[in-house]
Amino acid sequence: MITSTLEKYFNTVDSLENLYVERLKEAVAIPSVSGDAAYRENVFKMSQWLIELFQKLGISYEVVNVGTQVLDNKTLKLPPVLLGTYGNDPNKKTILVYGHYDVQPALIEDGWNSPPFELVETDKNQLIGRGSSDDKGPIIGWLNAIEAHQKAGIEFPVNLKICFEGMEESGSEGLDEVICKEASRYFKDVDAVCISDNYWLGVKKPCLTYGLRGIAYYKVIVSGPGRDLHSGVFGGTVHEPMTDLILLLSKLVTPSGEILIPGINDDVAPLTENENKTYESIEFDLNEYHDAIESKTTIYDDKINTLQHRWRYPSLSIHGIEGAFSASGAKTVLPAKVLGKFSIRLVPDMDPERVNALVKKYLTEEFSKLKSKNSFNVECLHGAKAWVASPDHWNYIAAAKAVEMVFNVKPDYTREGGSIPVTLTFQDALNKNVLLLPMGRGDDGAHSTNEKLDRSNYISGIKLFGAYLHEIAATKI
Ligand SMILES: C[C@H](N)C(=O)N[C@@H](Cc1c[nH]cn1)C(=O)O
Ligand SMILES: [Zn+2]
Ligand SMILES: [Zn+2]
Repeated sequence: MITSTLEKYFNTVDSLENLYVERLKEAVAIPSVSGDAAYRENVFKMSQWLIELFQKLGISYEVVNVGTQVLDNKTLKLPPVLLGTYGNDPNKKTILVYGHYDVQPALIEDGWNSPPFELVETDKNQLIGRGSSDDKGPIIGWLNAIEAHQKAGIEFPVNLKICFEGMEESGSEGLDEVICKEASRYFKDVDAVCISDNYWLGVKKPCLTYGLRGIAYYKVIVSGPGRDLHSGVFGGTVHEPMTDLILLLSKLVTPSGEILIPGINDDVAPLTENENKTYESIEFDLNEYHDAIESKTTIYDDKINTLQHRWRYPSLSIHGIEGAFSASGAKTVLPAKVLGKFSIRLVPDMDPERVNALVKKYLTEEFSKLKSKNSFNVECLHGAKAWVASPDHWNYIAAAKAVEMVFNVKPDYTREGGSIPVTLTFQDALNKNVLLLPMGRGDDGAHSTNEKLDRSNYISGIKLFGAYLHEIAATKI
């Protein structure tokens, strides 16, 4: 039942809608790309933008410096982890919310219909811009929920702890150490954790998510000549790094998704009959899925295989090649050094260390079969295990009630193919339940071109966050 307090909160959120969209627009305009050294100052600018909002809303905070990293041969300062506290009432529960203020790279020439760092609204009320859904809309959503309580004159129902990082899209460097160090101090009173950094399964029905795949991300370098060469003058006489690399990459996975690294599936948790049954009741429309990928190029033509290969089996994706000629035109260069990137999504019970050993052994053997005089190296850039939580916990029950209040429907319970490495760290280091409460839809195009967040999801999401916190407060534990 919606209480008069919540009704007042919902009405206030509605009245502030345009302010919230303007706020998201400001945030999207800061290109806080963590994976590119040239953008690093913008990631810091984004942290400053959030700090100013913390100050405006009366959130007390600590800015945690997490050291440096080497990226593109430059030593760079890592963006800070922002820890915030709103409320400190011993009679209230304490909920920790996590999100990230960095984004994936985006260039208009990738195929965007509008400049990626300008939030534009379409005639279908979709807010298009990099980070709108992943993850600026959701993190600003939590702050908007605080503001709506203040403007409505409603007491905030819980103590809120905030943890926002600026390196999630690049392996969350430095974050695990902060969490482990702060587990008995900053996070001491946390009762449960809530993360909004994923998406509904489809486009109509909200969901609660209790599992994520992990990741192991690799770079493979092949180098030979001391500099790029003329392929007419030298082609046919030298071992070409690009030829070696393409052959190596082609040995990783088949076009139908089978990973070719021996032993890789050995630790995958077997599918039980009970688990298999859980997929039957999930609402999932393959046509909607085709709409989201803007093609019908799915490997499987049925719901169960598609969901299982997204959630509970590993996958290997090849992402790109640095150093390869990629511009238009017919340049006849022979690149001297190329760097291939691929990642493996990990599932229970795969271990990133064991996966690393298998990948390195296999690629080293495959490279030696090439009989090339080039040099070869493979390195894991970051790794994280898969995460699965208990959806029977009161944290999920409160969220399910909140979903019903805002959307008039019971949520689906889903797992997700993407990775949020910190989820497992929170679960293990704080020993608390972790819930994923998505704001955006399955067709938002996170990491892709024309990433969007529907205006209605943004505003309903802010309502959902507030309703969830009120339900948490009403829960007897
Ligand atoms: C699900 C989350 N919003 C996300 O996009 N996570 C990234 C994390 C990552 C790991 N390495 C690089 N990025 C993902 O799943 O790709
Ligand atoms: Zn992402
Ligand atoms: Zn994200």
